[in-house]
Parts: sequence; structure tokens; C-alpha cells
Amino acid sequence: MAVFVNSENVKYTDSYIETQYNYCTTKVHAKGNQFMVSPQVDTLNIRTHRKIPKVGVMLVGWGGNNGSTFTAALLANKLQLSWSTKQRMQQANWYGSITQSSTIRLGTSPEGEDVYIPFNSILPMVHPDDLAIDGWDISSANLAKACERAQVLDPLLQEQLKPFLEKLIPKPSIYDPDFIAANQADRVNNVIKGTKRDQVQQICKDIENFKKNSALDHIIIVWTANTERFSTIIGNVNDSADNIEKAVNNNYSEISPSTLFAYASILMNCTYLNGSPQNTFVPGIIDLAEKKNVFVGGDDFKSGQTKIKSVLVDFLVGAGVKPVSIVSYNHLGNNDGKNLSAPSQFRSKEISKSNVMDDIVNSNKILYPENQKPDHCVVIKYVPYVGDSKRAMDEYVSEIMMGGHNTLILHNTCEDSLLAAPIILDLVILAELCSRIEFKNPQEENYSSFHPILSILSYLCKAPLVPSGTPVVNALFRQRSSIENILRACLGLPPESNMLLEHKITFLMSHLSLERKNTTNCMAK
Ligand SMILES: NC(=O)c1ccc[n+]([C@@H]2O[C@H](COP(=O)([O-])OP(=O)(O)OC[C@H]3O[C@@H](n4cnc5c(N)ncnc54)[C@H](O)[C@@H]3O)[C@@H](O)[C@H]2O)c1
Ligand SMILES: O=P([O-])([O-])O[C@@H]1[C@@H](O)[C@H](O)[C@@H](O)[C@H](O)[C@@H]1O
Repeated sequence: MAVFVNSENVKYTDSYIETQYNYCTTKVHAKGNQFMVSPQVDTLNIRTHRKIPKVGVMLVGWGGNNGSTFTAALLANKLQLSWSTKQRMQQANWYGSITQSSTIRLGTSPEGEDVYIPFNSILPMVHPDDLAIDGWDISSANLAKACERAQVLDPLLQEQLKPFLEKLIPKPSIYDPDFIAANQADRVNNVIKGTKRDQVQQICKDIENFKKNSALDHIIIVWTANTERFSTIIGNVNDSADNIEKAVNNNYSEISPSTLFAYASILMNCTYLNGSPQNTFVPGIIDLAEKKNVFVGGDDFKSGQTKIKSVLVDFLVGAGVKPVSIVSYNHLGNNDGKNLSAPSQFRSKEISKSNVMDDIVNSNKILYPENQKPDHCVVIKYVPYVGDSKRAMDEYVSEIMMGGHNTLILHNTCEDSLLAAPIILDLVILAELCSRIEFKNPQEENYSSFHPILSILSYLCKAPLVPSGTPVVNALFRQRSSIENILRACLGLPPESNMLLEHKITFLMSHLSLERKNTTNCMAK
């Protein structure tokens, strides 16, 4: 069902959806023991390009569990495949993707009912079937072999996909054993030789060739390769765009493969998204992205245990209950787990999994005065037998009133890559959509895009990358509400407030029943 907004503030042209939008915020100034609160209205012009470009996705780590599963899912959905499992005939789907399998409440019908529409129908978005795909891996295994190695998808599905997947071969990549676990060495047979500058030039050539050969308008690059150790931030090396360029030219050892990919992507004007926890976006890369106005986003797909944590802690603290101890343990047996069994790589993941409560805890000084925080422990173990089927066990202990305690125990088993693949899709689709949305003040002539750091993608990331000096939001439903309301603003629609006063105030309710009567009369004629 298409959406057409009937408003004097919304104009549809062949090229754009243009709106005049009143962005309402509340400014607060502390004065002594009082908050002075001032409602503020900024009028914006927002326009969304209606033409959907031809988009290509390039995955770094294409032959991994996530990369191969994502590729298989793209094909299985495009070919509308089905296969028999022990229980039933299974159809390909995109469950777990908010753009493909979730809905947005649009408004209220004349009968007073909520009207929901598919998320991807609110604005023109890339269809997954139209995505071209390519990528790099330090392992040369073709995508059919990679799916087999991943042990994620049903064999009967893999069999149907094999003729297509075996033609997909990851390009040689940048390998630096100093950044990933030594236990990864046995799969390395597909690397670009030469200096860091040589490697960057090859990556740029790969991007250019993919764009030309697939007649693409826009390429989005996603890092779904192994978790790297954190890079050390070094003055005059990776602290500015100019210094990064010099460091690459000087073959400086501390510039990681993921940072080299980010550097190459930005040089090629390609959005770069980091699905892993390492600090790819060192200050020099952020500086370069801002100078070239190229989108970057990350870090670390928010897929399972952390996603639940960003809901549960928000629910508990929002209910005035005080989480005091949270222990998140999981074990898994895939190659990601193998890489994370090395201390430096685990440390990167521990950092991204540990900060997810900060905004929620800091929001409540009643429960957490003087910067108190819950005890929080993250444990990840590598157990080969369970493969991609991650076993997560969490214990949440909270103080309730009068010295009472509440303990929540969660056990959560899932194929990790089946959680991550839809997130890769949503990152790509939303990042591309953001490239077609522009803003300006009514008094200005020129439109401008989102800030290069796409914090709107926070919903999909454990450790959201945000512009310097802006808040990190981890609470999942605040993150989702931000996306929904920004897309509503592109249609000139007010934010979803959930007030539903039309169902709570008598004279508004009578308006509704009057409208209902009019509609019924019109229908009867
Ligand atoms: N649910 C999830 O699966 C999930 C959630 C959040 C984050 N992640 C992160 O996503 C990443 C991928 O996860 P996975 O399960 O697919 O891991 P994986 O080990 O199966 O795949 C990683 C792939 O990257 C390749 N690789 C390593 N270094 C490379 C380089 N420099 N260039 C190109 N390829 C390289 C490896 O050969 C491998 O094929 C990991 O960093 C993981 O922590 C996964
Ligand atoms: O997303 P999430 O379930 O909180 O975190 C997961 C970790 O628990 C898991 O050990 C790791 O292998 C995955 O890459 C992912 O990061």
C-alpha cells in the first residue's frame, strides 16, 4: 500500500518528496535549584530523492559466517527458494530485519483503529533483490564452500544455492597477523602483497571495477571480517586525515587492515560501516570522513545478548527497579568465537559489550547517585562443538523496594549469523536511504546531508559511533523511535508520541466519532 500525505507542507515532484517540518525540542537550563524549560521550534525543509540508485554492497570478510549467510539469504529471497526441514517446508525470509519484516504505526483510521504499514513502504528504499554483492576475504574459499564451512544454513538450501554461490569468489584482502588472533593463520591464502599504499590502491581499484562492471551508482562497504585488537592512537600518525595519509605512505605498522579499508572507502566516496568492535574509526579516519563528507557508521552489529540488554536494563531502570549485578556469559564454536578466544580480540568485544547500559544508568540519579553503576561482567568462551549456535546465559540481579531483590535468568540460543545477516541488510538499506535525505533552513538556498557519522544507525550497533560531543543512546526503543520519527519527518508527519489523546479526551473522541459518521455516510452514498 503506497503512502500519500495530504498536507500543504508536503510536495511531491518527480525527483523529490519535499516537506516543511517543524522540529520541536525542549531546551533546559539549570538555574540554582530550578530548571528553566523552553520549548523550541526549528523549521526545516527536508527533501528525499525519490529515485532509488543501483546499489552494490562489498563485504570485508565475505567468506565468513555472516558474509556467506547474508549472501545466501540475498539469493534465497531473490529466487524465492523453499526447502524441506524436519518440521515443514521452509520459505526464504528476512525475519530479524526491521526494514523487511517490521511495521510502523502510520496513524489512526476514521474508525479509531491503529494503521500499521510495512517499514519499507514509508519512503522509497532499496529492495534487497536489487543489491549487487562482492567482497574480500583472506581466505579464497568460494561462497558455496564458505556456506558449507559456516554450518549455518540447511544443507538442502545450500544445495539449491551452490551453482550460484560457487561462482562468487572473494577478492584478495589485506592481512596483518598483528591485529587478529594467531589461530586465524591457517585460513589465510588470499592476500594483497606490497606496502599499505599498494594495498589501498588495490582496494580502490577493486571498488572502481565493481562499480563499473555492475553499473552501480552507489557502493556501501561493510566490515564483517574478524574482530581486530584496538589500534593505539598515536599523535602525528592516526590523529588526523593528513597524518593518516602520511602513515599509509610510510607503511606505518599501527594502521590496521580495517582502518585501511575505511581509508580506501572514504577516498572512493563509499559509505563504510563497521560490524566489528575494534576502533577502526581512529581520529584521522573521522577527520577524513568529515572533510570528504562521506558516511561512516558502526560499531559492532547489535544482534543478540547485547540487544536484549539494551531493552531489559531500559525496562528495569524505567520501572524504578535498580539492576545491581549483570553477568553476561556466552559460548559459541564458530570462527568468530575462535578469533575471540585470543585476549586482545576478546578485549575489543568486551569493550563494545560493556558500555551498552551507560546512557540508561546515567539517566536515573535516584537509583544511581554519585555515578554508581551495576556490576557488569562479560564472558565469552570458545566451544567448537556448538558452532554458530551461540549459547548466551545472563543473570540480572536488581534491588526492589524495602531490601528485596529480583533475579532474572535468561538462556538464549541462536545461530549468531542468522541474527547478524538481517542487521547487515538494514545497515545497508538505511545508510543508502540516508544518502538521499537532505535538510536546510527555509532561509537558506542549499540543502545539506546528515552528518558524516550516521548515528541514526545506533539501533543496529552495540557501540554506536556518534559525532563528537553528541550523546550515545543505547536504549533500543529510543533508537528505533529515532529512526521512525526521522522517516516520518521526511513525510511531514509529526513524531509518534503514543499519547493517543484522541482516545483519552472526550471532545477529541467526539471529533473521531463525528468523522467516523461522515465516513460511514460517504461510504453509504
Ligand atoms: N551475531 C554475530 O555473528 C555478530 C554480532 C556482532 C558482531 N559480529 C562480528 O562480525 C564479524 C564477523 O563475524 P563472523 O561470525 O562472520 O566471523 P567469521 O570468522 O566467520 O568471518 C570473518 C571472516 O573475515 C575474514 N577475514 C579476517 N580478516 C580479514 C581481512 N583483513 N580482510 C578480509 N577478510 C578477513 C576471515 O577469513 C573470515 O572469513 C566479527 O568481527 C564478529 O565479532 C558478529
Ligand atoms: O550481539 P551479542 O550477542 O551481544 O554479542 C555476540 C557475542 O556474544 C558473541 O560472543 C560474538 O561472537 C558475536 O560476535 C556477538 O558480538
